[in-house]
Amino acid sequence: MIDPTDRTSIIETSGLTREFRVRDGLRRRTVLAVDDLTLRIEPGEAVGYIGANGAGKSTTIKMLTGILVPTRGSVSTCGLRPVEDRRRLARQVGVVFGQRSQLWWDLPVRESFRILAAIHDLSSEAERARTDELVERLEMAEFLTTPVRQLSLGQRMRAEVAAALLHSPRLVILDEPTIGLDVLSKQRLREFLVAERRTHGTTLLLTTHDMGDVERLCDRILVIDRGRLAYDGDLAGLSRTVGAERVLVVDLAEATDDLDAIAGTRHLGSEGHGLRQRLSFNAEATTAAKVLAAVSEHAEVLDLAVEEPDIEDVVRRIYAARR
Ligand SMILES: Nc1ncnc2c1ncn2[C@@H]1O[C@H](COP(=O)(O)OP(=O)(O)OP(=O)(O)O)[C@@H](O)[C@H]1O
Repeated sequence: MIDPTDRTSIIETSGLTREFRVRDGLRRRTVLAVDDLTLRIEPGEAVGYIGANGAGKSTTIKMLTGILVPTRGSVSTCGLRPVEDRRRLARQVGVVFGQRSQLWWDLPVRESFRILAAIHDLSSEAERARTDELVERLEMAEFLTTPVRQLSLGQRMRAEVAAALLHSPRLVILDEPTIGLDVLSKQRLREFLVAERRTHGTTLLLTTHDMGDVERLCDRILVIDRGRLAYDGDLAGLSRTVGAERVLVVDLAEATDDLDAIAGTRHLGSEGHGLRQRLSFNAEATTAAKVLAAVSEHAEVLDLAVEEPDIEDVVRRIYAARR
């Protein structure tokens, strides 16, 4: 349970480093998965932990939760040493890994909750009150008696989140919580997390590739690049860092070479032999209409869409600025 008077940092790392020895052909080499990471996360913060594939996010989370031993440096989670105090820490942390389940597949959802409540030593009153709260907030009543294996992805994710939060942890770590969910399920889950934080002062740390998660859930963003912290600040600062970039997506009438020389734009990528191309542009310097006009000089445009920057692009730009 959360003690509002406890002001210890929820997460504190200093010089946290994790190396892996990997085989590279006949030779062995060292991969620096997390490199000298120093940060603090305070109670009640909602932090997005973002970076490209292989940047070091999972390795960090594993060290924060005591699954992996650091090579060097120190880490404290909820005031505890994650490896040595792993059992005590489990009472204070809830973890949701989108790809892994902590539910029993053949049992009805409700039974999984009962088992988890027993594991966490919840009194029957606490169990009932908390289960009721989660069932209502996550709209789970209709599938409480359904075996987990029969749930849709959106239902299962809600059940996973409820399972991880049943013991009212101070810190909730979510790894890609909305991946693969439809728009409505994403929205529900985000609303729930916002409410959970507001009501219980829960600290959230989430990895995501979804800009919507960051915008709606996080008031602080950490960007990790090759194991090192590349950005620590709010979303507005992040947008300033990368500029007010938007993306024009055009569907062209015929296969076209990469449109990489359109003034004021950057070519982000092509699909289907250039039938669909993505160009980013600075909204303060030009307009979508001008970019479209320039594209039309090269090819007939059948359809178009304008996107706000996505995280991959934001991360790419931050990385580019550091190299
Ligand atoms: N058990 C391991 N053995 C060897 N190398 C590893 C191991 N775990 C991670 N790595 C390497 O460490 C680096 C960081 O990996 P990590 O999984 O932490 O990245 P990530 O940011 O979580 O990526 P993703 O978004 O793909 O999950 C990568 O180069 C990865 O190959």
